[in-house]
This record gives sequence, structure tokens and C-alpha cells, in this order.
Amino acid sequence: MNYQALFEQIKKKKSFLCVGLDSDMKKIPTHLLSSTDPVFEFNKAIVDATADYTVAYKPNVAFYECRGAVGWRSLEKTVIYIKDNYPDIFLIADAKRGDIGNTSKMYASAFLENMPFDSITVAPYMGEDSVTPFLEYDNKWVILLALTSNKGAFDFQFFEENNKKMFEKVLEKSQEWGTKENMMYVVGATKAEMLSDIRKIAPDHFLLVPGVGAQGGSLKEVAKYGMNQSCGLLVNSSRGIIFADTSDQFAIIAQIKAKELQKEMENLLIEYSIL
Ligand SMILES: O=c1ccn([C@@H]2O[C@H](COP(=O)(O)O)[C@@H](O)[C@H]2O)c(=O)[nH]1
Repeated sequence: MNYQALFEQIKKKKSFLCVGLDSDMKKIPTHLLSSTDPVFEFNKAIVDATADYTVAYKPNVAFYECRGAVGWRSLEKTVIYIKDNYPDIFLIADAKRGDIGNTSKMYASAFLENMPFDSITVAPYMGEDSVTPFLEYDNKWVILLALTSNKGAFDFQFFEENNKKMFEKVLEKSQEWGTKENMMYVVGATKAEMLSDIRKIAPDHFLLVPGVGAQGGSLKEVAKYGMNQSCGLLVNSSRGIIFADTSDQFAIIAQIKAKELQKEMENLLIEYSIL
């Protein structure tokens, strides 16, 4: 999916929501546990309930990898199900990969070639040759960690040299490798006030913004400081939607939560003249 197609989806659905499929086996509703693949059944129900309100899904690979081959199979079935049934929805592998070039090539092939993901999150720490192998696929995206939502972000990302913070250097330098058509950045909703400075360095790029819902970030603040003329935002909520309820009503409650966020997003898209 390219930049314009993503923007068209945002306008069509009046939403810039990304639903995070952090499908922790320990939280799967008990009535699904007797099926052969409870995580896939859970994801399928969540996807069918929320697809009208979201433009992206983001399975966090950790929740699948931790279960070995069975988990990988659930992940693969989930992304194939989404691509087959909702082909216009943007798929993010939240895998936070990045290694020497020769190894990054293998990670890129795993997620962008052998599974139908549109994008993958990548850690920038190892620099250019660790990132560029992910950029070799047409219509696929790298989502580079810039300023993360967690407390540990303050350990390295604010390190300053020549008046430039490390995350600002990441935003600036990486624009030599990719463009707004194949690179996005992760910026945590918990640090929304930093978005206006980030927009000075990356005015046009899409930003993947996790941290609303369970981590307490404010959607309003994110839109106020981060929205650009093409919206430029994919705001993720995982636990706040998929585990809002863990009874046999989980899918309908997830739908209500996704619809609430979509409605808030619609109002913000109107307020900032995108719709
Ligand atoms: O800075 C970051 C980068 C990634 N994440 C991931 O996003 C989701 C957030 O889940 P919630 O349940 O909505 O808190 C999760 O997969 C994180 O690993 C992030 O939170 N912050």
C-alpha cells in the first residue's frame, strides 16, 4: 500500500486507528481455549468486529514467538486472514528487528516476502546497513523507532550532542535512506508534546503512535501536535481494545471500544480540516 492509498483509507473510514493484536494466550477468553488454535479464533473475532473502524492491524510478534512454532502458525493464519478478507487494511509486523545487513535481509524476507505484512518496525541502533535491506521491497514500509512510549526512552533517546537529541538525529539521518513513501516513525503518545518538534524534522512522514489506552497517552494531544495535511498518524491501541473484556462478549466490547476511538478520530479529522 502506498502513501496516497493509506490516506484514502483514512478519509474513507474516518479513522486513523491501528488495532494492536497483542494476543496474550493467558488472557484469551476461556470459552475459546478448547479450539485447535485459540489465538487465531480470538484474532479472527476481534478483526471481524473491528475492521469497519480501523485502517491498520499491528500484531506484536512477541506474543506469537513466545509460543514457538504454534505461535508462528497463529500469526501467519491471522495475517493471511486479514489480507484475504480485508485487503485494504494496512498490516504492521511489530517485530523491532535490525541487524548487520546480511541478517536484516533475512528478517525482511521473513516478514515482507513470506508473510503478507505491509510494514515492519525496525530499531535504528545499528545504522544504515541494518535498515536499508527492509527498504528494498516495493510498496512496503519500514517503521523506524524514533521516540518510544516507555520510561526507558529517557536512557538513550534524549542523549544530546551539538544541540541535537538522539531521536532527532534518527529522524534526520534516516531520511537519507528512505522517503515518506516507504518510511514511518514510531513516536509514543505518552510524549505527545514532542510531536511539534518532530514535525519540524519530518513534516510529511506517517507516524505510528502507540501509547493511548493502557499507557495513558492522549489522542487529542497527539492530533494537536502531530497531525499533518495527510493526517500522517496511525494511532495504536492494543490492550485497551482487545482485552477490554475477557468474557464471551469480548468481540462486541472490542467493537464498542474501537468505534469510540474512531468517532473521536472522525471529530479530530474534521477539526483539523482533513475531512
Ligand atoms: O514505543 C513503543 C513502541 C511499541 N509499542 C508497542 O505498541 C503496543 C502498545 O500496546 P498497548 O496495550 O496499547 O499499550 C505494544 O505492542 C507495544 O509493544 C509501544 O507501546 N511503545
